[in-house]
Amino acid sequence: MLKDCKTVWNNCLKVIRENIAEQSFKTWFEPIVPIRLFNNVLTIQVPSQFFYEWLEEHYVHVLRTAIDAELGVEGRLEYSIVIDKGNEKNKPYVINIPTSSKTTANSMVKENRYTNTAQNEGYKSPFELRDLDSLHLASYLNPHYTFDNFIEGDCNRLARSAGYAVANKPGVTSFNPLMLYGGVGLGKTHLVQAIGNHIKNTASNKFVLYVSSEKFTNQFIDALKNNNMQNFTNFYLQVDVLVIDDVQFLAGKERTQEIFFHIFNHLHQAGKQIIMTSDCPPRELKGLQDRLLSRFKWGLTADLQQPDLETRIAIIQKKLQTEGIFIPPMVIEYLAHSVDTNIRELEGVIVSLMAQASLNRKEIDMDLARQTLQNIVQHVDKEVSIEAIQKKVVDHFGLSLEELKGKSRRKEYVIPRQIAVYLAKEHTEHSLKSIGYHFGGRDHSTIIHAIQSVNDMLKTEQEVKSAIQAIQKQLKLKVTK
Ligand SMILES: Nc1ncnc2c1ncn2[C@@H]1O[C@H](COP(=O)(O)OP(=O)(O)OP(=O)(O)O)[C@@H](O)[C@H]1O
Repeated sequence: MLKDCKTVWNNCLKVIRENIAEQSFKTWFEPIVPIRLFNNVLTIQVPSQFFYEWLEEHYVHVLRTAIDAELGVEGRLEYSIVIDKGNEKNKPYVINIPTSSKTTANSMVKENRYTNTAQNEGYKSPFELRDLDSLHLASYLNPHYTFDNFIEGDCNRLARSAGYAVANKPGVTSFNPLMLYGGVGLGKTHLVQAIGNHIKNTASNKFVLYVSSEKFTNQFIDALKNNNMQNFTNFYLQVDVLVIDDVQFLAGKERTQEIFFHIFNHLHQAGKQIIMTSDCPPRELKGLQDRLLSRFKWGLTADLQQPDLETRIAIIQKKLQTEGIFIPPMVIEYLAHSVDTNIRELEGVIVSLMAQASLNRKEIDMDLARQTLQNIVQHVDKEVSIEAIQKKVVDHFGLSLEELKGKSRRKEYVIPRQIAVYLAKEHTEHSLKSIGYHFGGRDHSTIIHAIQSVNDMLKTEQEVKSAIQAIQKQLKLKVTK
């Protein structure tokens, strides 16, 4: 049966969705419209040049994988870029994945798939390229993850420096295995891939293999099903540097743990480097055999923690510099203050912001940043924002925002200012530092003083108490008794 472009693209979207974050999917793939399928070439329409470039920079692998799965390796992707939104005129921008100079998806994936084996030339391998490919054993490193673009801070210093030592002397330091752990989106994959890339670039004779535990498990199950166990094990025993991501995923999978134990022992004894990541420290890994856990502790275990404000600012700056995009410092600080959960979320916000700016042809300023944050960061939605508090306070007292945030020490400004600070502390999750930032850059001792003053006034000044209660009611907040 002949496939139509919509069906093919919908199937591609399924593959893509599984491989990227939900927010990125919404931002970058939902706006795409499939418009043609002819001679195994799928044409998709994208809203702007920037959009196309972003897809090319960031999603070329996943696009290629999806096209491979749907149209086979001969399949091609072509972009049609909308150049005049008003007239809906399209300029067919022909980007043929395998041949475009920039869009090297096909060749890149192939190169990457085979790099490991190619590096082993001269090394007696029992496998041919096609064996690896048909077994789907070879994984690849993402070359974008490097030490250069990994920002160092107190939150990751030990992990980074141990990683760097291992990258320079794989298998030689006592950091074997190197186990990095930490919460979601804090840079574990980035760091271990940076180690892998560094080794690949500096010691090209080493066979570096990056694999997620999930993929390892699936490969193992496939090998069992297809009677390929010998090939599976032999393949892993050839590795010089094994990077295995998210080992918590092995929990409860007894047989996978057994084969991994065997591979681990063999590699370790042969002086090969093992690098692992997990979402918690080894002692808290449930469902893993004790003998594996004790081996995980042989080398060095280091954690990655939530980055502090300065590190978050540096990460945003680096990201923008890489993309060649300018955002006013105030907006950078605002974003770093507002998104303090993890770095992936922070990156998601920046990407959405850039997309919004590009799609709507707007400058990235505070207003756009606020709007974008309101739409995508849940906790901003759940609680009242400092801006909303400030707005209600100035309305209540008949002041301007500048007067509220300004330096004047006149009583008619100071008391409303202190009340607004108090409400921000009571009803938002912002830190004292962050509140200070929203009130004209005041330091945290000034904020503590303001809160203390309001607490004192609440006991004696009925007028202040009534004002606070009225503002709380208007904002539908819990009222202070
Ligand atoms: N210190 C850092 N400097 C620059 N970018 C960072 C840093 N830490 C994390 N990132 C970026 O944040 C994003 C999320 O990081 P990564 O995927 O490595 O997290 P993770 O800890 O492996 O998360 P998960 O547990 O969900 O797999 C990546 O795009 C990564 O490049």
